[in-house]
Amino acid sequence: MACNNHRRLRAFKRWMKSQSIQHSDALDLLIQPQDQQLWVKALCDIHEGDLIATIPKHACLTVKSSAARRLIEDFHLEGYMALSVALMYEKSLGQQSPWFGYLQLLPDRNPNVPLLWSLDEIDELLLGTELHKVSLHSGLTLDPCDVCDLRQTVKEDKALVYEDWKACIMPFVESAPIRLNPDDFDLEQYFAAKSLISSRSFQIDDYYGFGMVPLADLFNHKTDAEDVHFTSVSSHSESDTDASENIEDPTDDHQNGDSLFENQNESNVTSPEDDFSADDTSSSTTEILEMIMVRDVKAGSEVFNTYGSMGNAALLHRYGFTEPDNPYNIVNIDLDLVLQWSSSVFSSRHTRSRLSMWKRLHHAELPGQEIDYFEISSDGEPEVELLKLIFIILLPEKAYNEFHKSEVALIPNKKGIILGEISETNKKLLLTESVRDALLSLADIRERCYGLRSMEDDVEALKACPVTNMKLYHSLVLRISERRIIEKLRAYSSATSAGVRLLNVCNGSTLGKKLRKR
Ligand SMILES: C[S@@+](CC[C@H](N)C(=O)[O-])C[C@H]1O[C@@H](n2cnc3c(N)ncnc32)[C@H](O)[C@@H]1O
Repeated sequence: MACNNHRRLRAFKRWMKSQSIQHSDALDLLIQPQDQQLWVKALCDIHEGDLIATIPKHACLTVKSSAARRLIEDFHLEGYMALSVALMYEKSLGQQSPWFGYLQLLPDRNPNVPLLWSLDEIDELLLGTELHKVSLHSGLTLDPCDVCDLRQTVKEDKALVYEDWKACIMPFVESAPIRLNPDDFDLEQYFAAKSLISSRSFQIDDYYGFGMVPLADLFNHKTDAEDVHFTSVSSHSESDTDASENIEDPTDDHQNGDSLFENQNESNVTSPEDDFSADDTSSSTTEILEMIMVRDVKAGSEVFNTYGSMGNAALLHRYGFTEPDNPYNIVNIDLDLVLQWSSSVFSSRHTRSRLSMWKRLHHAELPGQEIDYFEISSDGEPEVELLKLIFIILLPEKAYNEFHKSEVALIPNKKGIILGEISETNKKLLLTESVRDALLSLADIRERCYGLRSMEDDVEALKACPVTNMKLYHSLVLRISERRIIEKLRAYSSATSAGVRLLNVCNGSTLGKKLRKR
């Protein structure tokens, strides 16, 4: 297998030459012996500003460049579906495809992308994480029978991919004016293509849309510490206005900070001839992608790209891996969980009226923006809207009635707070003792989503995890990174803050004592 992979890599290098894809002699393309993953190494010191590769755009596998373009456009397929068909079509051509030398290097699928996991694996490995959300029905009771609207992100993805295949890909194959082998476009092939596209496709430009970019897709990702940037050197000048329509992705997943190619003015970039001694077989400079170093890299080190600023849930979802210390990790607390907590303390009526007051306030500030979850940042800070909602829920009846009339709420030092004037910068004003207690309760409720295995169990399991079990490894990293944020939320909620007098909003009692339902 290792020997085969080396042969494939050599064939890919020959293919790159045939396509005028060039890279500097300072780069080596290698295969990791442990997992057969490809990576890019610096053979000598490389410096910021060095142009290290050029890729003609026509060498990228896109809908526009594929031989299936007409079929795809005539059938009005767009976005991911269109690119998946282009990829499956080119694969089905075998050696006849102009991309054979590239496709033979790629794995058949990316098995670490959760879209390809079994339902049991999803339930077992992702339980409680942002990729396995279970949100309660918006009803306000706690009866488990009311849990009727389960939203489970990856499972939902799987169902949607199946529906797309049945509704669009199957009819496409059946009605194509040329004979297509249904086996090349079956459900399994479609899932495989989706996993490759999700983890290897990049935005190219308005004309080509997004697609598979040979060579560029061999660079691994490092958050906030990338060595190389991609530049799309100018675009087609014709009025191909239909091009951008084709790249629109119904799930909008592709807009998520992963535009690796910065559109730059041609005059801003170094000419490829400046850096390459190889024969100049490249096409017009208006038609190439350039890879330019953005920092120095020492000989022997890996050269990293960045796929964008994403937390571990997004990285695992799209690319099938996580990072141990990712500063973009977040945990969300669903609105339904807040309502669940409120209903366990107050009557349903109370919760409903406080919720609608918060919504009114929120819509007045940000019209048309619905919130159904609240973000807890990587350092455990809840977003201000969560604090406002909790604050409103906890206002004693008298203060609430006042607030209803004047939109001014009194805090214990008798100063008035205008909630509309509280923002992320001064949100600590809302951190009364009761609000802190409520945050602790919410941390407990969110933590229970992870099931019976404790954080310590997860940490032990990660230590014992075999390096080959990537699904287990990355799901444990995700669980642990999320649970660490919940720990930080607890610390944030427990910390006493100078200048904020503790508020006893509950008429002499604290929320530690369970309140009677009204
Ligand atoms: C665009 S490809 C990068 C090249 C890839 N290593 C290969 O063998 O072709 C993206 C895939 O590489 C792997 N990858 C990239 N960066 C990684 C990282 N920092 N840690 C682990 N895997 C990574 C993941 O499997 C991801 O889906």
